[in-house]
Amino acid sequence: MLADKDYSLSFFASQDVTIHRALRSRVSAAYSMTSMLAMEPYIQEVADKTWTKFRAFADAGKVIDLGEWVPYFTFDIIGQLALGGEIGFVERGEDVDDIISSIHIGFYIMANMGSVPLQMWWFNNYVVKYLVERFGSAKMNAFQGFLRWLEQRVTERMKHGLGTRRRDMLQHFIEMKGVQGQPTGVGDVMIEGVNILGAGADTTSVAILAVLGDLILHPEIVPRLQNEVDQAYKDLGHDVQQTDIGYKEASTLPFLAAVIKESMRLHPSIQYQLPRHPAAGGVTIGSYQIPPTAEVSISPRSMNRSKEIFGPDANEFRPSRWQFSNEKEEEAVKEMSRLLTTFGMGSRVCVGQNLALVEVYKFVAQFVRKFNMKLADPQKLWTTKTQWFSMQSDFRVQLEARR
Ligand code: HEM
Repeated sequence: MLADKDYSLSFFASQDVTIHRALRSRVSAAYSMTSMLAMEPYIQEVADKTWTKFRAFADAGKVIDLGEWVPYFTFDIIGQLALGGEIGFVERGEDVDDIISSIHIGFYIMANMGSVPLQMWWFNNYVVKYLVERFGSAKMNAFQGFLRWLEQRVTERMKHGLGTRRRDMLQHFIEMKGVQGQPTGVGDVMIEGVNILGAGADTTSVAILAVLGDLILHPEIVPRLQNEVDQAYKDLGHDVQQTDIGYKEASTLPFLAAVIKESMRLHPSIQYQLPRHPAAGGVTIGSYQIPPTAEVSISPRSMNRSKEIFGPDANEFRPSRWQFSNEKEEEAVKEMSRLLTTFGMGSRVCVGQNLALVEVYKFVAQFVRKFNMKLADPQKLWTTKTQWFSMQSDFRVQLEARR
């Protein structure tokens, strides 16, 4: 039986299989596709603001860094759904209160501390905390300010309820129950929101940027993609200035789906190892006996580029590998999809993949409908830095509005 203290953990951090299952199951409805589609208008609000900004940049001929702007979009969406409202990155066109940079500093520290013995002792040590607070940079401490802001927001919502706002993930977290059926506290609700901010914003922006990067590297596919999307707008009677294509419509476009899947295969957002322990009794792989105490892991990047699974051209960008014209090809595509590791696998598979896909499909379809882009420096696409997530930065482009 789980104790109360188990629930103050998040499922993201829990290693015990039973605790993880219990903690994950109480939030899984919030991540379902039904829940995402009900919240789609919140996502569209952020998209609309982004397109207004992009249109102004295009009209002014201004070079922008997509490595900054796409994260503003995905971080604001997490704010909209899980933190009670957007944080204002898109509106202000900046990393508000250094929230994004402070998360990246956290990733850097965690990526490097991951193999240090007694790592949590270092994190929770009062002397270390004092030294960071006293002598650390403003960015290192920015997250503490964000947590105080979030606590205030969550407390307000718990006191005053949803009001006229449509149900969101934050509300779900507030209504979830503790182990004895008791209401959950502010801390439990905050942990769920912070998890999503850490796990769901950068990952999704990496995926969107991966697709945009491939469109730049393979300009020959852009007209085909734009034709498909334009036709979908026409069929649906959408006027580009009035209403935009939704996830349900965008996800039925075969070429768009193939491009997105292929870009996310070649550049999975998480590229470091996904660690596991073998089941009780261990496992035998080939001539190796692996005991249950051993840590085994696989990197989505290496798995996604396996020639055994994806064929001899596994390292090439070829969206057509996801398309099929007969039953045999369809089976082969199903098998590749089953082994695609972009979102992980098994009981720890990404819980947020529905939200991620809604965001990626909407962003890419609406972006190619509205804009053309070219690199500011034709010789340079971006710089990537991998610390568990493989993030692109310095992706400087000039936009041109499609009339
Ligand atoms: C394209 C975007 C995304 C990618 C590529 C991605 C990828 C992953 C991967 C590889 C894992 C580890 C799975 C494993 O160990 O097998 C994971 C776990 C997780 N992801 Fe995502 N993710 C994305 C977006 C999101 C979003 C939008 C959210 C939140 C709304 C989210 C929340 C989580 C959480 C909470 C976990 C931990 C699940 C658990 O331990 O049970 N992710 N994700």
